[in-house]
Order: sequence, then structure tokens, then C-alpha cells
Amino acid sequence: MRFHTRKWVKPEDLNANGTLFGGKLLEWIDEEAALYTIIQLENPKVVTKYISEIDFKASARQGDIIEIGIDVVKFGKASLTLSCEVRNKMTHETIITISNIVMVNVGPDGKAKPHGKTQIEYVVDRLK
Ligand SMILES: CC(=O)SCCNC(=O)CCNC(=O)[C@H](O)C(C)(C)COP(=O)(O)OP(=O)(O)OC[C@H]1O[C@@H](n2cnc3c(N)ncnc32)[C@H](O)[C@@H]1OP(=O)(O)O
Repeated sequence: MRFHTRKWVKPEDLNANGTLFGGKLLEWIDEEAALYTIIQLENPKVVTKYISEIDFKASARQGDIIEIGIDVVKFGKASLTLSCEVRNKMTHETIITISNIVMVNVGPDGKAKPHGKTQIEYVVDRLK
């Protein structure tokens, strides 16, 4: 799994218990999954279709640095299925895991559209 994005847990990200609000973390994950998919599929129009069980294993506190990891589970026809782990950057303690996030490539009409991709590509290779 590659950890692309770091976040710094700030006061505005906390819940009433003083730990990272789950909804905020899910927002960060959804954005990360969308960005990953846009880059892989080379299409800015992608949507989140399905998110499987979400397991909050540990909490994060104000001042913690967390990092969001994404991996590809499978390339479908119009879909890209991802997995996600968020961990504490300094201790590597797992904060959350999600086994399946299904993102769908859509056309200008908003309907599912085949993306034609079958494997992970790196932008640096596309630029050669
Ligand atoms: C980044 C964001 O936050 S986006 C905002 C939140 N998301 C949205 O608003 C999306 C709303 N949903 C939609 O617009 C539609 O459901 C669409 C366009 C995503 C899909 O429409 P559908 O009619 O279901 O399309 P279709 O049946 O062709 O399925 C498309 C792909 O999604 C997969 N899929 C559909 N439903 C599910 C599901 N419940 N679970 C997992 N995968 C699914 C299909 O297997 C298919 O994959 P494949 O093409 O790789 O074989």
C-alpha cells in the first residue's frame, strides 16, 4: 500500500471527545479515493459508488499526523475498486481500514462509462 497524503489533526477536526471526528476522516478518504481514481483513469469525472465496512480501530488526537494509504483491489469495466488504510504517521498504528471502495468512471451524461484501464500507471511513466 502506498501512503500518498498526510493530514495534520487540528482543533476543527475533533469530535466532542477531543479525538478526530469520524465524518472528517471519511471526507478525507473519499477525496483521496476520488483523486487517486481521477489520476489513474485520466478522467476528472468519477464518482464514489460503494464503500464497504469501515473499521475504526484507533482514534487520532489533536496534533497527530496521519497518512492515508490507497491500494487497487481491481480494475473493472467502468469501476475501480480500492482499499484504504489510515495510520498514524509516527507510530504506524492503524486508525481505520476499508476493504472496498468502488469508484465509477462516468461520461458527460453522468452515466457509467468504460475506462479501458487494466493496471496501475504512474504519471512519471506517462510523461516519458
Ligand atoms: C467523489 C464523490 O463523492 S461522488 C458523489 C457521491 N456519488 C454519487 O453521487 C454517485 C451516484 N450514483 C450514480 O450516479 C450511479 O449509480 C453510477 C453512475 C455510479 C453507476 O450507475 P449504475 O447504473 O449502477 O451503473 P452500472 O450498473 O453500469 O455499474 C457501473 C459499475 O459499478 C459497479 N457497481 C454498481 N453498483 C455497485 C454496488 N452496489 N457495489 C459495488 N459495485 C457496484 C458495477 O459492478 C459496474 O462495474 P464494472 O463496470 O466495472 O463492471
